[in-house]
Amino acid sequence: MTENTIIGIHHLTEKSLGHNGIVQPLLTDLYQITMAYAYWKSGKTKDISVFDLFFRKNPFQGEFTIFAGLEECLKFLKRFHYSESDIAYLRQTLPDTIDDEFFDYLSKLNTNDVTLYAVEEGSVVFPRVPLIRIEGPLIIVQLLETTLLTLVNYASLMATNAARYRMAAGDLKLLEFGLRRAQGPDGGLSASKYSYIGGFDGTSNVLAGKLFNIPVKGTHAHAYITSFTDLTELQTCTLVPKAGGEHRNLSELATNWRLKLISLFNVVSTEASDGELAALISFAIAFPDGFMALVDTYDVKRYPCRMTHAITMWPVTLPNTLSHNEYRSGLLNFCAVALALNDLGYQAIGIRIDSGDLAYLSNVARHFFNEISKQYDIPWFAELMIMASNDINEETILSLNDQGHKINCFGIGTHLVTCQRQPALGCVYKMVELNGQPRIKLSQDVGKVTMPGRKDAYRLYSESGDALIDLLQKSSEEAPQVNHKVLCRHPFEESKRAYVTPSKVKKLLRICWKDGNIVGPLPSLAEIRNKVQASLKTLRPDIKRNLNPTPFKVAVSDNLYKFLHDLWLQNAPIGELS
Ligand SMILES: Nc1ncnc2c1ncn2[C@@H]1O[C@H](COP(=O)(O)OP(=O)(O)OP(=O)(O)O)[C@@H](O)[C@H]1O
Ligand SMILES: O=P(O)(O)OC[C@H]1O[C@H](OP(=O)(O)OP(=O)(O)O)[C@H](O)[C@@H]1O
Ligand SMILES: O=C(O)c1cccnc1
Ligand SMILES: [Mg+2]
Repeated sequence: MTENTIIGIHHLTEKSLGHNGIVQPLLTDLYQITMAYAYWKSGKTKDISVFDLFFRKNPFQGEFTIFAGLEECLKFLKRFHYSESDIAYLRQTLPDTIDDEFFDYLSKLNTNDVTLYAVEEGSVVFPRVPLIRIEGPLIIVQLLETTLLTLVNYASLMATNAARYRMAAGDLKLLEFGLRRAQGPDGGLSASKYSYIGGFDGTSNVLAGKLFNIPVKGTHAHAYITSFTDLTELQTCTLVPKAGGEHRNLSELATNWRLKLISLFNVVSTEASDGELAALISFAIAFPDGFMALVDTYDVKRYPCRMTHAITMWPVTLPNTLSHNEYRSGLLNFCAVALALNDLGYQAIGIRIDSGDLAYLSNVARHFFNEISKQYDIPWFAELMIMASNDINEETILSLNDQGHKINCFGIGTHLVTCQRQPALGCVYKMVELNGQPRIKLSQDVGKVTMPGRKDAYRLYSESGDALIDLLQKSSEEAPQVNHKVLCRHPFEESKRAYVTPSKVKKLLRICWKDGNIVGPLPSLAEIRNKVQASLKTLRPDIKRNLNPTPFKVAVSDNLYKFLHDLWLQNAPIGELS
């Protein structure tokens, strides 16, 4: 038995439950409960259903999606129970005509008779492949719809968005800074969790750090810089050297370094802000081993040319002095404090740039770090981190890559957490079988016709390990075999079919919930995060590219094709011309 299978509902803690106390049976649409009553009233309590949860179109004009949210779904099943106050609320809210016994029935409902199969969390998934197949009494399985969808849709959208940023940023560090801009507190927490799964390295969200064990990271805000106006405001000026010994005056050291740098880089001394220097000194005294500085507070004119020109003009000739209006205050003050810290044996971390032309400014900053590194023989100075923030999105990162930049880390908020490019994933939850009989939902739009029956999904791989195709079959069919040719058909276009001889076959839907328990140990967040990258590696680059990616093929077996089309004909009414 796994840890999860032995925890009783009353012993589930905030952490083991997942982050979300509000995820409970009433977090649903009213129509699920009214349908439950009508099902109950019409004697459908013994009906057994199969539902598929899937989406029809990949988000962000891409051709892949990352499946996430499964752990929260399973934890929801674990604690699914209508409390006394839930029942009291429903009693007062539903019409008076509702039979009283229905409320007794509801109060005893649990998910013990439900079985859930799902794709592994963190896997790459494609349209029409069931991410979750759920079986059990119709009423209860229906009652789960909305909550499961809300748990999967945003989680998967967010993980996919983050994975796309990760692909754009390559090996650079990515930090999620979105809590202040997220869709409310729960949106913020989910964004931190699922952006980590998607490949971010950390978050500024402290509660997310505590709940999910995600690394928490951060710098400081402009307010910290503007809270100082002068060096005389510094109440503490001294710092003990890293190796120990007497306190040294960091303020004096930094001021002296600034004078040296002013002459080295030919800057007009009056342009450097003393308030900013004081702020940086005080921050360095507070965090001598973690000194990171926001450098754009007092440098207001920062473009060497309009940004649009910078894109085509880069690389431009770098200045030898700081007289080009770049960082005459921030970069200078940062370097002065970093050099003073170095005198005491500490190594600064780097800078954050939060405005202006990020490509250009990062190149300028790196240039000066290199110069100082050479001039004073401090190798690590050339490696200082340059973090960029300010309304960054996937396109900005790709454009910065084209231009050439020296950024090591992006801090990303608004566009990441709000999924600005596509604010929702369209997962749906459709009945595919009732009491052993297939169900189909027809639509004018062929893409919206559901795949009837209890199905399994397989991913077929080439010899090199690339994913070739996903194949849906009726569950009653034998699984495709390695090195055996299998006919894969387009679900709706008769002439589109191909033989595939897989070198590896993976059954995508695995049992996750049975007899009231989570089956098997749940993977850790770090394992899910690794899974995302491993799963993405199996996709050909053209499927992952940003512009006009190639669609990944999702096929049906010959058997399922015939089953689907026969059922379609049986269910489609024949019109009459008059
Ligand atoms: N080199 C670049 N290439 C493409 N986009 C960039 C580049 N540098 C910055 N950006 C993006 O351009 C936008 C700049 O925003 P904006 O014009 O508001 O400038 P700003 O520096 O924030 O100005 P202000 O400080 O006056 O608000 C941001 O979204 C930023 O991420
Ligand atoms: O730009 P985002 O991707 O959302 O990243 C987070 C932003 O939040 C912070 O400042 P805030 O935006 O609150 O103020 P500012 O724009 O004045 O810096 C930070 O300086 C970033 O700019
Ligand atoms: O730590 C930071 O630099 C940070 C945190 C939140 C938002 N913007 C920046
Ligand atoms: Mg901002």
